[in-house]
Amino acid sequence: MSHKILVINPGSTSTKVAVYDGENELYTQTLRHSTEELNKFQEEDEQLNFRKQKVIEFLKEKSVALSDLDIVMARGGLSKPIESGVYLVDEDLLHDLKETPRKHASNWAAKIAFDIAQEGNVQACIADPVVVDELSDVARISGHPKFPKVSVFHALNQKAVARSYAKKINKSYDELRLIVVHLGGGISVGAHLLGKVVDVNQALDGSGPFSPERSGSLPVGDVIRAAFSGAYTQEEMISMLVGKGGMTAYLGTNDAKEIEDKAKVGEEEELAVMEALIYQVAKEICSMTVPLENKVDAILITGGMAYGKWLTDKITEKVAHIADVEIFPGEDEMWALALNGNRVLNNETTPKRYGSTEF
Ligand SMILES: Nc1ncnc2c1ncn2[C@@H]1O[C@H](COP(=O)(O)OP(=O)(O)OP(=O)(O)O)[C@@H](O)[C@H]1O
Ligand SMILES: CCCC(=O)O
Repeated sequence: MSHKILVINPGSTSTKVAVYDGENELYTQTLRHSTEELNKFQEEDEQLNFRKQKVIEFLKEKSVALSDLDIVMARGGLSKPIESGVYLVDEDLLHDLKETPRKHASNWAAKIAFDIAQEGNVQACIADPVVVDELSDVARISGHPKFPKVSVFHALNQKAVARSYAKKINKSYDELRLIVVHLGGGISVGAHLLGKVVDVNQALDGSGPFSPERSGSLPVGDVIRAAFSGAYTQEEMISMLVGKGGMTAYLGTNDAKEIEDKAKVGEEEELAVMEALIYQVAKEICSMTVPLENKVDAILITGGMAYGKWLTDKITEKVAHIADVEIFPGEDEMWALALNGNRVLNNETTPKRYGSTEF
């Protein structure tokens, strides 16, 4: 039976939107928003409405009526920690996404989906948001009870890639021990133990390798001293962690492809930063053998930077002694969301209620 699924995935500079018929993509587009366009908005709601309008225009262009839709699927944002799965977008979820102190474009996705779904008189859901939390108890203990480790990572893409790999080797995701590495604007390295991500770096503003635009783990004492020095506002300090950290801080660009191209031909600054990134990613991968008790079936590398063969070869050289390394370039978040929407429509899963999730 045919199911029309609208998928919405807002990022910092774009809104990805697609219409699927079941698992088959009918239309897809990355609606790019220039910095000037986005800087016009003073209030969060203004930007949200602007992006919603863009999605509605996309549907009109493709002659998809809201009444044609069977479900709207959105990328989840930085709500409270929840277990993996599909969640109905409801007032509780929308409330938390509006109030969250951690800013991220994915926080708008559920509201855009909810408004469009209401007009089409269908359900809106999110799946495997960035706050999926399956950490083991031991991984939560950070070193200070005031600052426990939290799970913020590319859960949707990591799980989709892990499941694709499992399918490819005719196994179930729940029987594998995998290290999944997402190399995107942010970098996350997760230990997937029998279907659960029991440890992962906090990929937004917490820990792990630096990335094209994030600083990853920093010497925290020095960061505190800088924060209280009077030289920086809170916003400036946060932007050093997310947005203007990592490669952007060292080289003034978040374009890892451009940096890799220069590193490959031996340009010194780019090579030094790339080598440090490779070193940090490889160290993080090695550290994830501990939660997997040294039994690793495979290491899977994904995300936009995984298109860079020079980079993935260098990482592979450093970790190939642990397990086979497989590369899944790019991300399949749109397809993963459509797949989850299709499972709901086929009654293979029932969306959970966010408010009833205990943590
Ligand atoms: N062919 C390529 N070779 C090397 N790097 C690439 C290539 N294509 C894209 N990248 C790099 O991948 C990075 C972006 O990755 P991706 O698209 O996964 O990030 P994002 O979706 O913006 O953020 P995130 O993945 O954290 O949600 C950029 O730094 C970009 O330069
Ligand atoms: C923090 C994980 C999500 C992202 O980088 O976009």
